[in-house]
Amino acid sequence: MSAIRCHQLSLAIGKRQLLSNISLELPGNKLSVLLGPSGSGKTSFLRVLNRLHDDTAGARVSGELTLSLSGQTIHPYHHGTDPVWLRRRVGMVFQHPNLLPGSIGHNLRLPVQLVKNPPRAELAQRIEAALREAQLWDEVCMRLDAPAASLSGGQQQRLCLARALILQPEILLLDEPTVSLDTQASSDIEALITSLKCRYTLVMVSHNPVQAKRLADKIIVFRDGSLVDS
Ligand SMILES: Nc1ncnc2c1ncn2[C@@H]1O[C@H](COP(=O)(O)OP(=O)(O)OP(=O)(O)O)[C@@H](O)[C@H]1O
Repeated sequence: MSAIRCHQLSLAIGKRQLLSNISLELPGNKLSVLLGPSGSGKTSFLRVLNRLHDDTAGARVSGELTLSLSGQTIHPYHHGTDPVWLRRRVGMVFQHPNLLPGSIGHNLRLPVQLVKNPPRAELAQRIEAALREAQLWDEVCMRLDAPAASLSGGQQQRLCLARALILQPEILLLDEPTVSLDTQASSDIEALITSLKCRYTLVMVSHNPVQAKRLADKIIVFRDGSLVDS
């Protein structure tokens, strides 16, 4: 079943056309990889999926986009769709770990507390579950109060993943999550991503065709803001 459908989806910022007439379907509970040269529109496409251009001056999205979320068909750009709700259901992990200043625990507590303020026991349970899912629990369970900045690059990226997972998304957008990592940390993240795809719909940007072939259930190729192949 398709989790993401677009028909003639376009994005312009000011006079610049970043995406032109993208029509595609991405399957649920699979990993779709977006490939293409630098500047071809891969990140722009990811950002359109959870309305991250809402605050960009001059940004205009046109065409149709529907997401299958919570058993419903959601139109992200319809007036009734709350972008905050949308971004909880469609989480994102960026190229470089973008952690909050403060402790490992703080990075996980804050997003949950912004949504609701659960009792301490529930919060602790959710933190442990997210860290286990991101395969980081064993490494950090004894030092949740340590600064997040004290983690290695690969651990920081897994903490970003845990921070996205703790909000219980259905779709996860991954923007080159291994780009800043060494070979071992990259292969740890790849294994983790593979383990997540049975529970989440994953859409990942990559520069690396070998990585895409290794991991992807579906490969989408962008060039100059258009689709080459799907
Ligand atoms: N806010 C913006 N305003 C104007 N142009 C932008 C904006 N953001 C991105 N662009 C341009 O849109 C084009 C596509 O950028 P995008 O980041 O989507 O490409 P990409 O394929 O993800 O590239 P990379 O692989 O290098 O990350 C680029 O030419 C970029 O300079």
